[in-house]
Amino acid sequence: MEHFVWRVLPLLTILISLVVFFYLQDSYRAHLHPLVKFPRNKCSLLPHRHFWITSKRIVTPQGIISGSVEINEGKIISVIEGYSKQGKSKQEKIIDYGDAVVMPGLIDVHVHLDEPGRTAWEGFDTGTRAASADLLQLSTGGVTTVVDMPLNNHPTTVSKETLKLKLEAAENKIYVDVGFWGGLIPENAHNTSILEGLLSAGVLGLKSFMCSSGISDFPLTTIHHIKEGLSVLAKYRRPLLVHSEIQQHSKKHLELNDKGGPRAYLTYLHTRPPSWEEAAIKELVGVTKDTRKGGPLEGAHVHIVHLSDSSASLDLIKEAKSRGDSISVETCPHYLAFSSEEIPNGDTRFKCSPPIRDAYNREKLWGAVLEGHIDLLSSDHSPTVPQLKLLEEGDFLKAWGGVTSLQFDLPVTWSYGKKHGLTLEQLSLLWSKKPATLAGLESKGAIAVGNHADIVVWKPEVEFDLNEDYPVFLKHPAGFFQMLVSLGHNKRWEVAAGIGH
Ligand SMILES: NC(=O)N[C@H]1NC(=O)NC1=O
Ligand SMILES: [Zn+2]
Ligand SMILES: [Zn+2]
Repeated sequence: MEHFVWRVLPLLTILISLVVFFYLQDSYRAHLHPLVKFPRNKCSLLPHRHFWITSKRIVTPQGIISGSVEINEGKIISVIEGYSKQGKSKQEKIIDYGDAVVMPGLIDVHVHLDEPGRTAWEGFDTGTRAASADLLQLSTGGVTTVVDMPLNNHPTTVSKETLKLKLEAAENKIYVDVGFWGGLIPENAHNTSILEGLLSAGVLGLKSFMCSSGISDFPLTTIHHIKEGLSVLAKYRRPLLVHSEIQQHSKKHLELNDKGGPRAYLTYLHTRPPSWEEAAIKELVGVTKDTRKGGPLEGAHVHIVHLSDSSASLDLIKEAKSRGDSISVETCPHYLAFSSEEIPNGDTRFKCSPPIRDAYNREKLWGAVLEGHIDLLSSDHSPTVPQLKLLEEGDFLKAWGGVTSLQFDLPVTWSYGKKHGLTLEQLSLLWSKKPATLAGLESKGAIAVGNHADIVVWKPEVEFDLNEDYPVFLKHPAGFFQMLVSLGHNKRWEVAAGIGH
């Protein structure tokens, strides 16, 4: 196999999720948010208690500055302009990163860690190591907080009792901070006390599906269940994240388009047309009008997860926003990196829902990201065991839908984003500030005084070899980067970037 050089994925992996465990866990407990902290004493990266970071490119809410950040016990205690200029006391350690970018750590609000119950698919240990990827000093990672989805673990996280199982499963196994979403399902939607129990126990918000989730103890919710859920969420001022697809009568589509058989990517694509997303979002925006100021659902918020359709579905969201509804939307690196035209038949690694659509759709999605119509990015990291991906059989209709991507959030977004004109400030809004706001993590997502010192340091201009041998922390090998390598994206990009080799 030809040796490709990955020209566009740079990350000087100096991950500094420096939060001191004992200091913050208690304060979180006090707020009843079960955000589980990574115990820093396990990490040898930056063992100092009180120190300074200095760099010529620090991404702050006020823009990129040349300056210094003072950190004490895992908190940012001052940010000053002026490279290599520190405060009065010179006792503390100063770490000079030169012109490397110092940015808030990424917050991935859409990760399926699958534990307890499906640890063979993913787990707290492997999943959070992939997020940080710092232990091997890899040029990937950069995620300092993940928020775990209420499925595909078993049992699903739909009550305070099942949340407790999650917290127990996470104990001593995590390498980044972890928060939890709870599940909204018909059973608890009709039982306010279960839902209130779950929210009081500290989930950061709820998640529901408007189509089959593929997980038997996570049934779909109709718009009626969603309204019930939102009325409880309004009280807690937390969001509902919705997998926004409603099954349309797709049999006809299948008959018309299944000529390629189940191994053809187009067959799968046609089973889940954009009309599924549009139908769900149409129902949701019918309800979000009540989330406006003074409305009966004020305080509740609807967040559309993993948008793929950048046409009618996105337009509905834009209209709702312009009316003042409390609504937001995310998309994922796989929708921004790939297009249906290039997915090989039988390569079920690319199967996810909603599906990856054509290149025209992808470019429109990028436009929406750059213009700020897409609020944030997330991975929807959802692995399974290779057997269920049916890699041999290549049956797109039967294979598990889900992409394994968490480790590549930053390098993939930056590599493709750079080509589209994405700035570092935008990158940091999409991956840190906006996700923190969605999850209600007020002390995260920005390099600002008082915030947690969750920081990633990297060099956007440095390139590294991405080839079959690149080490990954993924539990399963069928991951995002092998997908990139197999499509030869990196090679094409060398040309696009004007770099020969
Ligand atoms: N259950 C689950 O993780 N489903 C995810 N996989 C995917 O491709 N889309 C999803 O919603
Ligand atoms: Zn989903
Ligand atoms: Zn998901």
